[in-house]
Amino acid sequence: MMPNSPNQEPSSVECPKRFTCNNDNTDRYRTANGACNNLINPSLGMSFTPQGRFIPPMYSEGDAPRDHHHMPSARLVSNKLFDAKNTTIFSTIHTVQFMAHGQFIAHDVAATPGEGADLDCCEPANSLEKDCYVIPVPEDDPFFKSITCLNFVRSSAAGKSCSTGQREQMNDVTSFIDGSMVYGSTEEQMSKLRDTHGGLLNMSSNKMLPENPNGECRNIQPQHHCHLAGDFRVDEIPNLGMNHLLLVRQHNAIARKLEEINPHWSDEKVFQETRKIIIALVQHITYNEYLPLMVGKKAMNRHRLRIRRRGRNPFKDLYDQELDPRIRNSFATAALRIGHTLIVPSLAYLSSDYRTLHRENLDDNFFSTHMILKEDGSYTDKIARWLTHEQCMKADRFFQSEVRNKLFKMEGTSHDLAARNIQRGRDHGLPDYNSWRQFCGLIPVKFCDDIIADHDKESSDKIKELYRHASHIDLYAGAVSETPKPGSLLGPTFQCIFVRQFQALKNGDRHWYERPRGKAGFTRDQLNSIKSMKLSKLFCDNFNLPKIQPNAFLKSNKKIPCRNFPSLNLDLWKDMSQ
Ligand code: HEM
Ligand SMILES: [Ca+2]
Repeated sequence: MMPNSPNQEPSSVECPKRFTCNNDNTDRYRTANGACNNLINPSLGMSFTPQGRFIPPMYSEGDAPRDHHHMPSARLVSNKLFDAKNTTIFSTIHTVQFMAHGQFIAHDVAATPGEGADLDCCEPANSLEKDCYVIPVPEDDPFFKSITCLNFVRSSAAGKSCSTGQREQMNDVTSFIDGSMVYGSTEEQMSKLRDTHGGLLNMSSNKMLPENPNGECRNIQPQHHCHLAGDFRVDEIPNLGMNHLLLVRQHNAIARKLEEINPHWSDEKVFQETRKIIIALVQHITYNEYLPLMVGKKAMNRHRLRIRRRGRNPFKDLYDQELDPRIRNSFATAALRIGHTLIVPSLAYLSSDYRTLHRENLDDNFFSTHMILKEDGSYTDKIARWLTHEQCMKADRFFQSEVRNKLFKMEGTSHDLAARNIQRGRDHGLPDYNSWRQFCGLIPVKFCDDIIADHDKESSDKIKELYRHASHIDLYAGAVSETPKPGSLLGPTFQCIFVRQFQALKNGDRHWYERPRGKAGFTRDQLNSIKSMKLSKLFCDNFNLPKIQPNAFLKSNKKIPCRNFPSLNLDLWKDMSQ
């Protein structure tokens, strides 16, 4: 079953009716489903509503995928442009955790549903199904020798009650960076994850994620199980499950301390205060440590995305209730998927002196929890060392074969993640690459130029070979192959989409963690303490890593003892009101 198109929803999905918000309930804490964050339009950013768009979609006819005659098959694009050809070039700078955090955040902000998880569109009997949109395999394909078709089912269309006329895709999770992958995107999901005491989240024995009897994983050994988390994709790959585990452990550690210093607080109060701190940490780590590496410090400054420093006035209020906080289609379906080029071909357990104890192929770990659950979870420390010590792949246009040829190989025919990204863009009617360049104020690329703008000679030649017209180029293909801007991993087109999306997620979030106290925020000292936290410190506190580099995303940093990192000062949450 494709994990990112899992739902049993009908293929056209209806939206919730308009409703009014009860401010008393939404001022201090976020709702589970993101409703009432924006008080003018309370459903903006809420789960199970349509994704937004920066520019209108470009479908073929009606709502058929953007597909011109003679458009190259998405698999052909993948073969020509994304094939690493048995080379494995690692980043010299970034750790595996840098890749892993991107996926974790992706699952906080986007989950595009598709019907027909079990529909096999390559089966001739199904070829006329309206949501089928298979990927043709070229005859001389270097990997898929005996098949001519890769299965692909279109994302569900938003129903009439929520669409603007054009076909739109839904987002099943809250758009906000609000830890919804940890806490769920509905009240119902959230309550299933909670213990009813002390503000805790459920865990299984040995501080592991709770069991999910209906989860999407394959159990390799009888003693292993699927995990229950706020997001159904938790078991897709162990690096993701590890990030879930990190935050659930952190939640419970904070909740225990808050309960200890505030014994009069109810379960609900401890839970919500802890959740608020965890969300602040996720926002802080993402904007303070992750984004500067992805987007580049210069662009962060230019677009006012930088976090204000700790000090006398750590607050920053750029909230704009007119700003649409929703996830944009082009961001979820193209720009953030740049992270797929960082995916590593293998996973490892590392000893406390960082020797490799055991290594496994990535493709043997799709939907499997066996590496995480080995010996009742006691090997998670060894995976945490792998995440923070080894490098991810270099940020270039190349995909490792483990995801470009062998994605979800246990499903029979495997899939190609790069081809899926291209096909998904067409399915969603994402306008062509040049339309995006225009939107971003960049000159459109021209095929009469020797080398097309913002590309090197090789990628320029490949693009020209693949597409008949410059106006046909897929956004993903054109933008991933751009030369990155200095200090950034992104070329100008994805950088433009990233900064706009991350501005919306920051300045369009009424509960943004840097907003002044009022009813909603933190005190100055609390905020300063949150801002002193690093992701490395969370790894120190929740896994056995005596040393770690100051920035968990950077390989190049020297490791320092965990005791050198400041701790979150939870005494600042002592409540004198009773
Ligand atoms: C670690 C291994 C990973 C695997 C196996 C994986 C797999 C997938 C798959 C199968 C899809 C759906 C493809 C489609 O049918 O459209 C997807 C979507 C996506 N992926 Fe990944 N991915 C991984 C890592 C990442 C990383 C590192 C990032 C970002 C830094 C990322 C960002 C996204 C985004 C934004 C989507 C779209 C989500 C949605 O709208 O539902 N993924 N991924
Ligand atoms: Ca969210």
